[in-house]
Amino acid sequence: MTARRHSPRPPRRSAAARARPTETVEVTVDALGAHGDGLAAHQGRRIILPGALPGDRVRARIGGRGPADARGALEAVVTPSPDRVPPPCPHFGSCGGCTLQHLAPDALTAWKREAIGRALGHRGLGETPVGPVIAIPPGSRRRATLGWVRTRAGLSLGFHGAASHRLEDLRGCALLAPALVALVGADGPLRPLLAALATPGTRGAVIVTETDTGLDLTLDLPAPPDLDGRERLAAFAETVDPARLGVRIGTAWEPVAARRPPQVRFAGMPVTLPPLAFLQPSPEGEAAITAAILDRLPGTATRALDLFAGLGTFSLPLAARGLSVRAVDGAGAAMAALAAAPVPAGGRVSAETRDLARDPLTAPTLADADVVVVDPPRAGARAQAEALAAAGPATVIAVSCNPATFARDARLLVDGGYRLETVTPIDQFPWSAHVEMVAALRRPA
Ligand SMILES: C[S@@+](CC[C@H](N)C(=O)[O-])C[C@H]1O[C@@H](n2cnc3c(N)ncnc32)[C@H](O)[C@@H]1O
Repeated sequence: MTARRHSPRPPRRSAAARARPTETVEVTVDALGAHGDGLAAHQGRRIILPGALPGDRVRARIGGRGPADARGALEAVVTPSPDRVPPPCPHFGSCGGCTLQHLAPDALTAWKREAIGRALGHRGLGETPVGPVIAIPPGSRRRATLGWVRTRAGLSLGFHGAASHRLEDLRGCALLAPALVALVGADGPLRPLLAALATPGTRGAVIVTETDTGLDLTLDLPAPPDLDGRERLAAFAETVDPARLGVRIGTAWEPVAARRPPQVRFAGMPVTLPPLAFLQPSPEGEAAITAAILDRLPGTATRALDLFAGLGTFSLPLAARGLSVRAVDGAGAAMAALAAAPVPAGGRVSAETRDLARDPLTAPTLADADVVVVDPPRAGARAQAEALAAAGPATVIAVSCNPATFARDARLLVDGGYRLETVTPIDQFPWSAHVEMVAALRRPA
């Protein structure tokens, strides 16, 4: 019997050992990626460099496993981009709230405009005109979700660090409206409250909206407050006087203090916010989007569908133009709030709760309208766009906060016979990679 000879097998190497060793390289950044990270080419690979800007010559540590894109860590800016500016906020770099404060404002808005053009180009709609960016100033953000962590050393309250679970303890914030900074900043009354309510080792969130009648505040707590905690919450409500204060434990929300209905006005009509309702992040952004929609309204329109309507942000201004509006949204509480709101004289609004992803509106409902406004979440409105492509009315006005899904859904409508008109970008997310856009799609007569 001959012994089988085995060629010696190389020892198994761990995934980490199989990865390329990290190395320090010097590269020139040539673009910003969709999330606002610098992009550079190195030995046939795309290197993703958070914090780097187009035009920067940088030294970076890179690793990775092969020809695919590699994420690198910026070590030094050797020669800065002409568009590099000093970031205005001391938290820049460690706070995930703003990732592009070091890019000159004009360069940032130009990049957002180009990003919309690129997304359209990917869908064969690159000829579409993209108008100038309407820039909403910082310091106007009326709605925010912040995290808190209680350790033995004390309480941290702020936004999560860029691409990490670490919490940046905010002492101030250039993005938030003054009333929110006063609440959550270094000397804000929320810190002592949370420090007293939370035991070391716990964490949670704060969801705050500045409404027209005061702050609407929800505290995400790990456990129901005890008697002492409830007394502290009541004392906080007395002193700070929010319109409403609630706590959420898991998914259960309960009111602690309801001092006034938290309300916002659309076309002058007050709507009472349900807890944790969606609201456009700034009043200025909301006004710019509403104006862009009304500018695109056909003069002859009398019947509108407002899909993904939220609290009626656009339904009520459309009604104020004398239209009869059918508002549809998946959030039942938002639809109930809109149904309970007064309607401008001369208009009509009905509100319907419906999941437009599973059960989009179809013919003949779509064809009965003169205009459809559609403002979906970031994932877009694929199913509804398919239905509109098949049976939509003469005008669809699309609002979106995601160029990629906007372009995908616009393509569906264009394939259904619509023509995509000029896109208006609205930058209501200063210092971030996000941008909002509005455009009309019309069926040629
Ligand atoms: C970007 S917000 C726009 C809300 C409103 N147009 C505004 O400007 O305030 C998107 C809205 O889509 C709703 N929504 C999300 N998924 C949905 C679905 N599958 N069906 C219907 N509505 C949905 C949300 O409740 C939210 O109100």
